[in-house]
Amino acid sequence: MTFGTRGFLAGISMIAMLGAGTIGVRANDSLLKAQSDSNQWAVAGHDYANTRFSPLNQINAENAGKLSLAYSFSLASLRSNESSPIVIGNTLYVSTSWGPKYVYALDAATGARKWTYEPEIPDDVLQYACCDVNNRGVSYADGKIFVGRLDGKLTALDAATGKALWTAKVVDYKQGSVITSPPLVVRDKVITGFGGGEYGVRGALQAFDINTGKLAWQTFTVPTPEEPGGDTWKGDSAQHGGGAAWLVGSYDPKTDTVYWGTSNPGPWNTAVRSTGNGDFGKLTNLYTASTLALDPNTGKIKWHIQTTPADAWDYDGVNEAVLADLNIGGSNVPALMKADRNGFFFVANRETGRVLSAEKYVFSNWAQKFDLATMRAVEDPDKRPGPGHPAKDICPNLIGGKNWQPMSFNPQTGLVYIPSNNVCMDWSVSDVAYKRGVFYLGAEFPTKEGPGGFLGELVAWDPVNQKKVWSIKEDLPFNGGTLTTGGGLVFAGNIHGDFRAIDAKSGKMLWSKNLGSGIGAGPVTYMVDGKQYVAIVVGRTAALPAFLGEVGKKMTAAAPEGGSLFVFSVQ
Ligand SMILES: O=C(O)c1cc(C(=O)O)c2c(n1)C(=O)C(=O)c1cc(C(=O)O)[nH]c1-2
Repeated sequence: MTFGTRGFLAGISMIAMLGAGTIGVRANDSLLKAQSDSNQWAVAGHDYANTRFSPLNQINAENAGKLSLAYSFSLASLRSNESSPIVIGNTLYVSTSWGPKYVYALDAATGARKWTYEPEIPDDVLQYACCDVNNRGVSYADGKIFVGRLDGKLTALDAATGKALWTAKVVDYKQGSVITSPPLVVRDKVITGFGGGEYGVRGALQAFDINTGKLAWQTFTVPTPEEPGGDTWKGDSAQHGGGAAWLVGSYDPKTDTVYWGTSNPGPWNTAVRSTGNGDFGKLTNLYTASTLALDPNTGKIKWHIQTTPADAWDYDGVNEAVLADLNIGGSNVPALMKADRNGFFFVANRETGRVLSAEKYVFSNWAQKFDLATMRAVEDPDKRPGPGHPAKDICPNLIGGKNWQPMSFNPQTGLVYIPSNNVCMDWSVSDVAYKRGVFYLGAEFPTKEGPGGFLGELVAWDPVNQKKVWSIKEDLPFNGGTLTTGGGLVFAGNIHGDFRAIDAKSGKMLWSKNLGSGIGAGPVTYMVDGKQYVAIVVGRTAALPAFLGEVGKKMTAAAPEGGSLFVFSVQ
């Protein structure tokens, strides 16, 4: 059995290391150093590239059946617990869904508490969080921990003591903008987005000085009428146009580029912001439902890919961009991979913004295919709802082929592990007027079960050949994010609370344990004093089932709410 990972030099680690000086652009030295130590889990997505791949291999396909509990820790916070812990040295930092205890620092080997961060978060944040109160984790750099808060603030804490060092106001949460995802630290800047795609906010990304919390730049994801892209909106609809950057960003130190996705346009009724009849011409509502590449120094947008133009289905483009160098047709391609909510798996050249391939990774019928020449989906006009023409049996439904639950990429198997959904819907639009801080939708969207007798599927996807290699079907949607390791494993939970170790090559289930509440979060792994641990936060989605009718009722019946961290090892 091998314990070390020193020889590991797969493409992903190299992405983190490339920034260490050789190419000329420094990222954040402390964070790069933390990422290059494979015993740690330094970023919510493991690394700047969001791979969720750890080369650790002490726990592997031979001994996974012997996994047992090392410790558990109550987060003392119910509702949707979605946090990916990070581990720096021997300290594990984990956030909760909404407090009152918001962030804990624990001894990563024993679970003993080091400090707790308890800010005053007003109770009314619940009414401004479209999809429940939650937090997907914290970020680290320069001896500080950064947390984006439900009340629209960003706080820096002393990583050693938990003492608050500065707090910056990012956004007024009362417009319907909570912060639910960790920020991205690049050099001296802490970059964050905020939510509100369902409340008609105008989305933005903002960078704050790492030492003072002072605003360094702000980039709106939806232009004014005078700016480039401003003519892609009907009238002055862009001012409530959504495009919220509510999920996580990625970063490539080699080209010094940040990648971030944007949410659906507001409102859901396309007639307000486009032509509403399918022949939307130029009215595509830039830069919503898109992937943006930005300069971290200035926030300037370098390029964009709009995967769902004039979105009519709530197909946010926020899902995480996973960066890896792929061998495509004999060439080493700097790729960006995204399992889009709209059901297409996109592989793009992350330096040029050109889509190289896009195939359906779930059953999807709103578009026949994605045309690489026009960089646009070829839609089925019957599936585009608008005034006077409701649409039926559209797949995927609004939670998407994949939602926020993170996928992972294993450079050893070459596969991506996607927690996918198989749910469809009907859709009809209705009149809607903007009112600050309330839902700005204008649509009905009854849920239907997807074909095939299953509603969720863990899909192992070959991104080069764009095809499914193996899968595990689930009776319900909205299952947990994935972790993959150098031990040849995939770890993932489901909404029943079953936490599994799976053979990364074959899909064979090697170990399963029910943890008492549904799992949405992505697991993480780390090593302390020569022992590898796997950590998972449990606590099923609390409010999302309300969007999903009978399917939602089954989801709430599957497991009670919860809020705990479980940590496993092989004894
Ligand atoms: O447009 C937005 O601002 C926004 C924010 C969030 C969020 O911050 O959690 C979600 C969504 N949209 C969304 O569309 C969605 O399906 C969703 C699911 C969840 C969750 O925590 O389970 N959040 C969100």
